[in-house]
Amino acid sequence: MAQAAATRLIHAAVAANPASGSPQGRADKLRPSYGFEAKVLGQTEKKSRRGVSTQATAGRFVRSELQVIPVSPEDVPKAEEKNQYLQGIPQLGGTSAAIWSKPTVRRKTKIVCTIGPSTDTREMIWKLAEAGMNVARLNMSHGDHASHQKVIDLVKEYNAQSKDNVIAIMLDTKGPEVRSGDLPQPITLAPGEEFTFTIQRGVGTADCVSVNYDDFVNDVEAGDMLLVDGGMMSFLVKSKTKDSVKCEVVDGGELKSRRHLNVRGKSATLPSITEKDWDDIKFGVDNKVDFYAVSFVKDAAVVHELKNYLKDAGADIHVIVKIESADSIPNLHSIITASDGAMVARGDLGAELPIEEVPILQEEIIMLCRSMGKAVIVATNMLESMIVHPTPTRAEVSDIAIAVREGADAVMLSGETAHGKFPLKAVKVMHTVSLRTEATIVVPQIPTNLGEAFKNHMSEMFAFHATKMSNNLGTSIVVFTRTGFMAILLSHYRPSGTIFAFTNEKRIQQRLALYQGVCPIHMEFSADAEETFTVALDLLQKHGLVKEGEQIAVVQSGKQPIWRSESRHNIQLRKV
Ligand SMILES: Nc1ncnc2c1ncn2[C@@H]1O[C@H](COP(=O)(O)OP(=O)(O)OP(=O)(O)O)[C@@H](O)[C@H]1O
Ligand SMILES: CC(=O)C(=O)O
Repeated sequence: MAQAAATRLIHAAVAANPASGSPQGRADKLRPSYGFEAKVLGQTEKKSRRGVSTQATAGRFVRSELQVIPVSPEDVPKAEEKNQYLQGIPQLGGTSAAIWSKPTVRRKTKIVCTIGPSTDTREMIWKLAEAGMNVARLNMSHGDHASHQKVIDLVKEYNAQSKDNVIAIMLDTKGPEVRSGDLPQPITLAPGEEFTFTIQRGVGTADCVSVNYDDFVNDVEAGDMLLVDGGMMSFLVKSKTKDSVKCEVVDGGELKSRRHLNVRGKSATLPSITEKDWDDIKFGVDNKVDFYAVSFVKDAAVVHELKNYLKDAGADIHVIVKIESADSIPNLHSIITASDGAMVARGDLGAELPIEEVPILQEEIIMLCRSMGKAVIVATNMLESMIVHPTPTRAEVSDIAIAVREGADAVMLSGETAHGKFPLKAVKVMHTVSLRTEATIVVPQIPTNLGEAFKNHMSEMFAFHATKMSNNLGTSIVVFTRTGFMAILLSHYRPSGTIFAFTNEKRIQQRLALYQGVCPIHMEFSADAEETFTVALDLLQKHGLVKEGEQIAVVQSGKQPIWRSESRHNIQLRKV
């Protein structure tokens, strides 16, 4: 019955407004009138108005009242109306013809690979890079500085010798993770059994284990649900003393050493950046990494603190906030505003919040980032089964396709490449699925309020019109950028063609590796702009990226354009 009502709702929305047949249109129609933090945290509509959803109303997130359309005989559309509507739906065959007439040759969605024991060798870094890795992620929850240093050096060595490919380095902080302690051997627990977590150090018996966080006892209450490894096991809190929490096993299994603990619906009252994180951040500064992925960010203050630290240290490192904490949801808008991008860290997000909220939040966070001109990464479990199997499940393939269609800049592999059996196959699957999905997106959706993020900015205007022009003419875009700004701006508009971003800064080239649709290329800029342009085109031709006779759109804008003519902003159409 509920399904029938929902189907009717979609049908009515599409029939009433053909434009609403687009994913964004459908989402706008179907989105309930209250903010998603209200859905997630059970807050009232009134309260949600003060939160993120309303702050984001500048364009994309304007809420319309959800109309419940009763399923009744009078409500059934007339036959010819129905036929008219059905004729409007493109046939499958027709779509594929359009898809293949202009295949996408370069993958636009970037791939982040976590480097671990399966991939931390020279041979594997090279193979991953050739298979399609764009960003190497170092998870500081594991390994030590020596092992991460080895990976950083290998990636830099790869970049130094590669002619046409570059890998960015992302350092992911451990954050205030709550973990169980060491056990002499795994404990098998069955539903209904009693088990205790204690803040006493060094306990590891058959019915009790230590927790590495002293306020654990203060943060949990009887009735809370405690999840191990994002839900692989779960425990209901029955009672607590001053140093222990007594639980009943709900979902049993094997409890191993140092497992990740979350309390459903609650964030630990710990600072987002711990002492260990500051040490790791300094390690990142010393090694000039490209991005920090900051774990368990709860508010914008921590992002400002990190940015100030980086400014004082003279470090040009971009900050990606990991959205994985229940407390971050009401502050999403300000957190993302303060950052350079966000990661939908679905592992912890789906443990702290009800799991069914994850896809909804994923779509909302992607939309929010895209409308605010920030990078966005979708992470965790994307090809989980490939940790042990050589082929993915169909659901995993669909998951990647959804992230690509929603417009993520990048999709991420975790255990698949860190400790999986088939790291290269996993990258290849991600590459193929992204490429195939991208080929079906004829004209990508531009968030309606993207312009708001850069109000009155001339470069914004040029990015918008260059995108329109290159989409209409079916060309790639060439941009010369010293800071990366213009290439990133263009990427947010998701032009159909590749953005060939030439930069004279190696660091900028590496950073641009994360951005959707950007092919970053390093070259020295000559004092003569025409010469720079000619060398750039030769390079593209030499690598088979453009063909003789092909048209390309050249965009020049930003503060330090290569053509220093009176008119600093222009879009040109040139023939190769
Ligand atoms: N640098 C590393 N050294 C050793 N093992 C690693 C490293 N990076 C990742 N791993 C292994 O790969 C697994 C998956 O990596 P991922 O980045 O998803 O870790 P995670 O999310 O912290 O997972 P967990 O909570 O299980 O630690 C980790 O649990 C760990 O076993
Ligand atoms: C990536 C990560 O930290 C998570 O999904 O929780």
